[in-house]
Amino acid sequence: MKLDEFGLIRTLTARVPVTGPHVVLGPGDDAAVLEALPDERVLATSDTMVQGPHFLPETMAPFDVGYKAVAASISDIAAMGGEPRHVLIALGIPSSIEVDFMESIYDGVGQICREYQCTVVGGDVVRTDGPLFINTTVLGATSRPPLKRSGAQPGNLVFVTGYVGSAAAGLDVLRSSSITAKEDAAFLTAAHQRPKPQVAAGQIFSLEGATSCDDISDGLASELNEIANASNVRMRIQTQRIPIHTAVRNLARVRGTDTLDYAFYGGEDYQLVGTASPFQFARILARCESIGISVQQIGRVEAGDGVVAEFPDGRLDVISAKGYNHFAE
Ligand SMILES: Nc1ncnc2c1ncn2[C@@H]1O[C@H](COP(=O)(O)OP(=O)(O)O)[C@@H](O)[C@H]1O
Ligand SMILES: Cc1ncc(C[n+]2csc(CCOP(=O)(O)OP(=O)(O)O)c2C)c(N)n1
Ligand SMILES: [Mg+2]
Repeated sequence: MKLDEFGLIRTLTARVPVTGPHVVLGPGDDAAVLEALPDERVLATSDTMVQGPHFLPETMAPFDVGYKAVAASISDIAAMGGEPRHVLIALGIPSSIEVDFMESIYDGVGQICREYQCTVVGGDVVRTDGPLFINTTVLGATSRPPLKRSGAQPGNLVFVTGYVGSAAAGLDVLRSSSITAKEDAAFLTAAHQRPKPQVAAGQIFSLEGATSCDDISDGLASELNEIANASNVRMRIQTQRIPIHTAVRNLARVRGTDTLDYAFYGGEDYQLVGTASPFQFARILARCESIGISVQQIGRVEAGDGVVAEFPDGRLDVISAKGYNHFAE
């Protein structure tokens, strides 16, 4: 690394939006100064991506690392039904890394910030003797009641946005030499490298009174169990309703793996899973469809606990919270 800490900060912040709505003072002082609006509540979330567990040179270009790190935190704001606004980024950089590598990471940060109208208002840079890491804090706001994991009620419907399982299938494609059609590989690797947080969907869910919501970072099984536990209910999922892209089905066939494993246990889809009464769900569906967001009912909420999958042949199976877990054996 040829630049010193301050030179690097100048170079990086020049590549991303640093001024925008609600920013009184951006990077450069001891703290950013942000406007707080009287009828709003602030949402705050933080995530870290480390080279090794989260990305490898063969799975993610530096641009993707920056893009996905911010996407993961924007997704948490989406899951609360809020509007993401401000981003703080802490970097741990090994001394072997070159400046242009960090610039590419920041080009990815800049791209997603522009796509979601977010501003980078601060951060931190340290040298590390361990692997590269990037920590992202995203601040958002909402004037509506936030969507929690704890409001699901028996009689509610369970639904997800988009497709699930694509990002994990993309990781398989990137890490192995499976034979995949070019279009399938392109779709799956994009799902892994450039997830699109469902901010508009989350806002519609909260506007239309969804009773719970979570974003899918650790896999559908893990997130459904989180909602079931927090709400003291059982989720009954009809497996044939789960939206799984043909590219995932094709890959599972070639690899002899189970398509449903990608959806339940894969993670990193950054789609939303939520619950609502049938009446509210009809309104959510209509609003989402009118702006081109796909939402699919995958099951219903019952009295009880845990998550149960119902297969097309009528077989039932308990779906445990097994998903991506950093400290699992
Ligand atoms: N080191 C920590 N200190 C305080 N709270 C934490 C810490 N790590 C995680 N949490 C909180 O625990 C909850 C669950 O974390 P996590 O599983 O990472 O959520 P998510 O999948 O939404 O990122 C979150 O509310 C998060 O803010
Ligand atoms: C090289 C590599 N191995 C494994 C994975 C899979 N993976 C890493 S983290 C993760 C889950 C999400 O990350 P986490 O830090 O648990 O995010 P959070 O739930 O806190 O949002 C998954 C599925 C990956 N993306 N890259
Ligand atoms: Mg987290």
